[in-house]
Amino acid sequence: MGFEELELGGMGYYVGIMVGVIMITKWALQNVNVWFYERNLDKKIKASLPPGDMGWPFIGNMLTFLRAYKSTDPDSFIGGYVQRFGPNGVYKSFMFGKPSIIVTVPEACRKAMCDDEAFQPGWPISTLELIGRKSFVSIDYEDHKRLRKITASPVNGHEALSVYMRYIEANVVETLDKWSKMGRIEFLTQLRKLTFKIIMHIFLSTEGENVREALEKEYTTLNYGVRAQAINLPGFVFHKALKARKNLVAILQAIVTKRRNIREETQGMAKEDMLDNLLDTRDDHGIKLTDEEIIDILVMYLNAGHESSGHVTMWATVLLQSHPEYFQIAKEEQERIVKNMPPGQKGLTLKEFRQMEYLSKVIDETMRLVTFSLMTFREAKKDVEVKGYMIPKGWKVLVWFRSVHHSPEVYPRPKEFLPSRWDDLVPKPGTFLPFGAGSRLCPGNDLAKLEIAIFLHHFLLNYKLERENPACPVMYLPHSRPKDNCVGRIIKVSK
Ligand code: HEM
Repeated sequence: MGFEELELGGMGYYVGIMVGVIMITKWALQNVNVWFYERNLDKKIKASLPPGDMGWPFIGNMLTFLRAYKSTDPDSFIGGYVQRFGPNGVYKSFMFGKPSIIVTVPEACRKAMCDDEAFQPGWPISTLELIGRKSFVSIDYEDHKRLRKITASPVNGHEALSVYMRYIEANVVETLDKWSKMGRIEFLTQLRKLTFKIIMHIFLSTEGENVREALEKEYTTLNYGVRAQAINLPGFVFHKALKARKNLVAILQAIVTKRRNIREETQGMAKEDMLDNLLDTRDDHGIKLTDEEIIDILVMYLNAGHESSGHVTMWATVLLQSHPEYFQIAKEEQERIVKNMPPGQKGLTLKEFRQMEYLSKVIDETMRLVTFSLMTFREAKKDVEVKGYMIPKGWKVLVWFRSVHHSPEVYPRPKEFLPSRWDDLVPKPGTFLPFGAGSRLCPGNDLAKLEIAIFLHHFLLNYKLERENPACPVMYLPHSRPKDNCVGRIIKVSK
């Protein structure tokens, strides 16, 4: 054996040791979360935890999640769990700084959304700080029930919708005409302005354009932070979002103070909008809501009420425009509806809205395919069994709507836009959750569908969208949107 061989043999020995050390360190690090969060669990619960992995200390599985959702294949994140741990749809993980169970199948999602005895909202601290600790994301069960009762029917009730319809339609008609004269626009940005105007009308009807624009600008920044890592350091998205919240609260506080004073000076004045409702509300003991409570409810409703509708309207328009055969069917339906309207009737009513059967399928299919809220957060209030596995008390549950909506077992050819799949489809419980389910079901679901339908009605009859970059890549966080916010032109078509 020569000198070099001896040296090489020695090096190989050290490399072997180093590889061994790295492997053991990696294994140990990957088990830190498991050891830390499972060590105090009851033996039986520990043995019945679902399969999965809890990633690295502190960050858990966040890097894998972010890598997938910032790539062109977001579904590779859940795909990874399915590949490694099977298709059971219940997986152990560590997300947003907490031990979490991801549920991806209808039965488990439904249980987490509908069983209020076992589950409560479990949003990350970043969301609580941005949307507000007195908003629906963190108040207790009884307060939530009371405030929902006060706010839901003025938003979604039949009577309210028939009143809002006129405002929505007038604004849609005016706005589409304006856009067609503007040339190149960011379609999504403009739609968000339109849906924000509508939700402002319902909540803060008396505020002018300047206030609206100031609020809308802050919301754009706030939203980027809602599903970001809660790192409050200059330059980070969450830090900017916190600043936006501070500005929003300051603007809303000024509005609430002014309105409270006006209502106190003019007792008995009729209620104009939701803010008046909130100011007059008293609980069972006659106590009014505090400014902080009112402001957090406003922050939440104004946000939830425009982002989602704006995005879904954009996707429905884009998907129709890129499927001329469905565009034509939808357009013909709207032409028939207009033709059958009683002579002299100006504008749509709920009767015409209910006749939009094909359009309703287009909207449902858009919401399924796009899944605006890719998932939501719950927390186990007690040790609870789901699909044969145990979820320990205090652990988060991530209800992965996107996986349910993209499951080939539930929706054959799930990645395709097929409005006709809804022809004979009555979704089984837990299989169609665009608006969630249970006591937290979206209180703006009917309003949202109405807004989207009115927009599409006028768009289909009179306009087309020409995108500048039809193949523009899609961003999936915080919500699916084309990277360029759908730059293009709205073009009036001659009849
Ligand atoms: C297409 C449009 C919309 C979509 C896809 C959507 C989706 C959702 C989903 C999935 C939830 C349930 C979240 C959970 O359970 O954790 C929710 C809740 C909520 N949505 Fe919507 N939404 C839309 C429009 C609206 C509108 C127009 C409003 C306001 C008028 C609104 C206000 C709310 C509020 C306040 C909640 C919280 C409800 C609670 O915790 O009780 N949403 N939405």
